[in-house]
Amino acid sequence: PRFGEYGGQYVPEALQACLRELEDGFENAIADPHFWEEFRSLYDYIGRPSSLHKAERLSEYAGGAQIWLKREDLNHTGSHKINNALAQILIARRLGKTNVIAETGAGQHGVATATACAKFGIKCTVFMGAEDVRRQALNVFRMRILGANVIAVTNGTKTLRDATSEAFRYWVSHLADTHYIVGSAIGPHPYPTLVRTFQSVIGNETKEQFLKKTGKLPDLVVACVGGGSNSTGMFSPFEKDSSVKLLGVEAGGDGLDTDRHSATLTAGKPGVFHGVKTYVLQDSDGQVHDTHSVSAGLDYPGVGPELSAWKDLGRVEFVAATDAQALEGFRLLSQYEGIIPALESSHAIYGALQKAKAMSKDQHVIINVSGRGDKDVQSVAEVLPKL
Ligand SMILES: Cc1ncc(COP(=O)(O)O)c(/C=N/[C@H](C(=O)O)[C@@H](O)C(C)C)c1O
Repeated sequence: PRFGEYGGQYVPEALQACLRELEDGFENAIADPHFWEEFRSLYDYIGRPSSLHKAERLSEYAGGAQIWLKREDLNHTGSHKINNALAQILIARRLGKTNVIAETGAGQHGVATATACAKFGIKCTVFMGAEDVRRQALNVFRMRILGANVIAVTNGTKTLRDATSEAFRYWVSHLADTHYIVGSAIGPHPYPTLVRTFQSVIGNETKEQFLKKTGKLPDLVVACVGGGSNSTGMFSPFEKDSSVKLLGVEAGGDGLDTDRHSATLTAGKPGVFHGVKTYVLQDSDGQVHDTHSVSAGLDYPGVGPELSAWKDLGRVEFVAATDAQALEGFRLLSQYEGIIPALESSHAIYGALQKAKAMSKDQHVIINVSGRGDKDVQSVAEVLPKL
């Protein structure tokens, strides 16, 4: 359960038995061909495999490497979150759980969980910071229409970290009948491994599709980093391919020279947060920072332990894109490729473009478009004149 010095289970005794039950359930499931058959039987529902295609005009604009897009935004519910939510619902059913809870920030994970629960007829409660309820209202409507009970969390900064703390608090007193579908590669073991395993469908498909289209491996693969699920899912299948460079793009918010950002790997340091040892944005006496990002999905002071290990190993490069740079990425993909990306994914677009410009025309960059931007058009419209 350790990624180098990172990972582990820093949780109260009460939670350890439940995590052990989940670990057994997870290990049994991934060793069971019937589990994978059942997961694959959902591909038509999700819309897998998601497409991988060239971004012709964006590549011309960059004037360097060929840019390719992995379209996780085309999945049912509009992001990669559905992959993990459906896989965890199958695990919850194998464990006999009748109640599911989840945390959400951008609301994509909440919608994915509510969708999975509606599909399988399981009671669903989603914890969401009151500030995020306000700024991702479209997704709150969707969760409620899908039959989920959305609880607005009003303590702290009223964002994802408070929703996650509230979800853990609820879970500890409902362990017998409840499964907590954690939305990212964060939290105590086995969650980082479990979520990365199920999101690896992204990287496995990408590798197969790219090899089929070009007969070779890409030079660079790029993903945005919030908790780390779309990035570990895209990167993990390439981890051993040393010729493939990996770039994680975090939320630089108002700039790394301010305290209003969420660039945990770029500006944080090792600590313990939400039950796991990983990089954390914290001050000198370990107080976890409040964070900011234009994208709710990246607005989180922690990050997955596997990414922390890859950072220390130097296997993945991490950079930060500011709010303004992410909005530029949002505009460029919309106006050069006719694809409106989620603000989270827009960070990866910007980061990839900076690299592509400096690469040669016979090189290839793949960007994971983790989600679509419908949920963000309202907040972007406010700043559109400046775009
Ligand atoms: C479209 C989209 N792209 C990327 C992310 C970042 O999450 P990771 O892929 O887990 O780093 C997100 C994160 N969304 C979560 C949510 O919708 O609740 C997030 O806010 C939390 C689960 C961490 C997202 O919605």
